[in-house]
Amino acid sequence: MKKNKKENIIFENVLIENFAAEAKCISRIEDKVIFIEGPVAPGDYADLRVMKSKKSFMEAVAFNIRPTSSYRTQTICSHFGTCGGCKWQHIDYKTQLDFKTKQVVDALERIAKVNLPEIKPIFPSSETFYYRNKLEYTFSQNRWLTQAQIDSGESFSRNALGFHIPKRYDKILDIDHCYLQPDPSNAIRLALRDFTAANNLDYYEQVRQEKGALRNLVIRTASTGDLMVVVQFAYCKPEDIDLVMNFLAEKFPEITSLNYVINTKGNDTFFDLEIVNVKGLPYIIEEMEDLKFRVGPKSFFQTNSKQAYELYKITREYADIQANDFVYDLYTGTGTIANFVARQAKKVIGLEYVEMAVEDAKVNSQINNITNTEFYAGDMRKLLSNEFVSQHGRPDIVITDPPRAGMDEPVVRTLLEAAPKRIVYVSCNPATQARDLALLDEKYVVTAVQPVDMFPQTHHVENVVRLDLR
Ligand SMILES: C[S@@+](CC[C@H](N)C(=O)[O-])C[C@H]1O[C@@H](n2cnc3c(N)ncnc32)[C@H](O)[C@@H]1O
Repeated sequence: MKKNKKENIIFENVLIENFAAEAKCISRIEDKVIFIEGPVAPGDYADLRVMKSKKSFMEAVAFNIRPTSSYRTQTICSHFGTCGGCKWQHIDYKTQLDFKTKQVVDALERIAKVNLPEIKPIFPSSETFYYRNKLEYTFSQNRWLTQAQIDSGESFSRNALGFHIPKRYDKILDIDHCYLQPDPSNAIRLALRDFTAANNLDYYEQVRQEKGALRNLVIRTASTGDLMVVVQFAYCKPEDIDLVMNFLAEKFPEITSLNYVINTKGNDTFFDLEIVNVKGLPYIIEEMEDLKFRVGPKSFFQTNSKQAYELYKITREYADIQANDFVYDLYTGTGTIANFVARQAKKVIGLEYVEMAVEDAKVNSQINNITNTEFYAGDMRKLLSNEFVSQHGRPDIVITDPPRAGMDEPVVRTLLEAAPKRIVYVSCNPATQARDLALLDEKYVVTAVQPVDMFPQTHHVENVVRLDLR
């Protein structure tokens, strides 16, 4: 052990012992657990710079990595290690899947402490790259350079169009090629970056809130082939907006929905702003089986369309809906699951916080001639009360897909009171799901568990649990 100039403790040549949560790894030094950030894998050796030291654990960043792990695979992206997007790209896909399954098993065994059926191995993604249907890039005058780029004499002055560096909100990594979204995502980004630079259009600087013309770029590639582009401008002359939009329209005739928005607020969100549609339709269409889903610039849709279909099929199978069943779909978003299962059910009610998503959900029922759905907007904690259940009817089946924080306890209590014969719990966070399962154990038995991989090259895992009334 030694200390560097900034007085950080450094441990040299430490064996990386295991994977840990949140894409970290773990080792043990002097009986203390040490959580390690950086592109390491169990079996590697690395020097560790301690960033935090508490009584029972430490947090460290790995450097001088000796890549001797047998779990490693060749990385394909030149931005790996700097970009926060694919933190597990150096881990072979089978190991990624094994660890995700283990994360689910650990959370359910350690936190839920309920009787469990055999947990199925994770459902893998058929595509491990180019699987995302949406990416969001940021324009910046404040380009991030790696040490290698600085050493090779690259200039800081070139603008960037890419992703935020993890923990460095002021720096943007200029992306040459991103392996997450299919063509023509890369071509559009690079063409727009080069065109705006050639025409001396400056970029908005978010942290310093410096005036600039271009701010953000959203590209959505639907499984139907539809293609949406939304360019976010900040302080841009109308003739320059026309210049950029005409360039995109001519260069990429395959864009089916070309839009822009002017945003001079302190953040990049545009939910409260008017979107101007300059070419094509103001939405794209996603398809699943014979259903169509209309996705506008402000609409949520699961970002891995193919795996979303697999997730929904598992959810539908676990729900095992009969023709007379009344279903609640909690945290329905744009009503995708509600509409996906509606034809099996007598009636489906979808509940969701975001009013605009509820409007999308209603449209998605209409365009598919689904007439047995109803959607309500509100905070689940208040909306899903015993009164709501008395007023609208007791559900036979509940499907719930909450955000990472899981369900609020009053929501779980209302479910226990309503006592549907079956609950299907879809979760993107096995820890909070396990916490909620512990409460549901009062009346429910877990009868099936199926993890699903929606995000290869990352530590994120989705999990579907079926619960039957005791
Ligand atoms: C994981 S997403 C589920 C989306 C949807 N089931 C789907 O597959 O597209 C969680 C949803 O819960 C909504 N949400 C988050 N907190 C909420 C709350 N307190 N009350 C109601 N809805 C909430 C979010 O807006 C989001 O649409």
